Amino acid sequence: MLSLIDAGFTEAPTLAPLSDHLEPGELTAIVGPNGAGKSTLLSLLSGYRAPGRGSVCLDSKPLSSWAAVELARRRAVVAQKLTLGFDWPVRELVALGSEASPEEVEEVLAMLDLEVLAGRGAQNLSGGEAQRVMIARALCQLRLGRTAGVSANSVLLLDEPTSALDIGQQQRLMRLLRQLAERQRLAIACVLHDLNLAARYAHRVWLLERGRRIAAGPPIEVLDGRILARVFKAKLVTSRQADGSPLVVLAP
Ligand SMILES: Nc1ncnc2c1ncn2[C@@H]1O[C@H](COP(=O)(O)OP(=O)(O)OP(=O)(O)O)[C@@H](O)[C@H]1O
Repeated sequence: MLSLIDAGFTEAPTLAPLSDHLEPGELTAIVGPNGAGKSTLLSLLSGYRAPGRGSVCLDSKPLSSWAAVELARRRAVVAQKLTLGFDWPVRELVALGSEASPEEVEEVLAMLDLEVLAGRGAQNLSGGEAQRVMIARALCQLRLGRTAGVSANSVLLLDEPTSALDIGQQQRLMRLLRQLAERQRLAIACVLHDLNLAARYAHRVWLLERGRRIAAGPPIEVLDGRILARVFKAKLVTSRQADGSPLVVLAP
């Protein structure tokens, strides 16, 4: 389990101290306006920045105490952009540095609709294709191919993974993430700008405002129209979908 214990940053970009954890089996959406601190919080959860106060622990052990190889087996991070120094073929790039078998790599490629791109160089992919390649890399890193089954209680952290995806790919990805969380006991945290994706697919939502988490809970509690209108300074209309999840649209 990944836990924040009174953890935050005292130097810019600051983050007010927070105690909570990412629950195995759950997808947590991190939402909030531009500059609210979502990526900053992800850098805290991932261990990319050491907390200025408190601690971040995976299975009760501070992230900084984990050996790099062990941590890589348990925690993967998907950044916003794919940066490449070399034009790797997609299949090789996805498998790079992972312990996944060739069969698991093929499964992961299929999970992200990447089979037809597997032999292509990754440097000239479209934005949405490159985004799916980055996610596939993280799934291989954690060995989340359907036949692997070695990923229990791993942690997957994603920064705006749907930002370049078309609506169909968004749906497939969010369904996949929720399924992975539930079936493989994965703890997933995912920065999202689309509140309706958070409403439909997340088990929990963390709402950030000006470097502070101001609400956390099930989507139906956190995605309250009046709170969202104030935090995002937007005119919104909120209603309920057939399954009871909130629906947030812009008012005319
Ligand atoms: N290295 C830094 N030094 C100082 N301030 C920073 C630094 N990096 C980010 N910030 C500031 O910290 C705040 C939070 O940034 P962060 O990237 O976490 O926001 P965000 O919620 O992810 O925003 P967005 O939705 O625009 O991606 C912003 O005001 C940003 O300008």
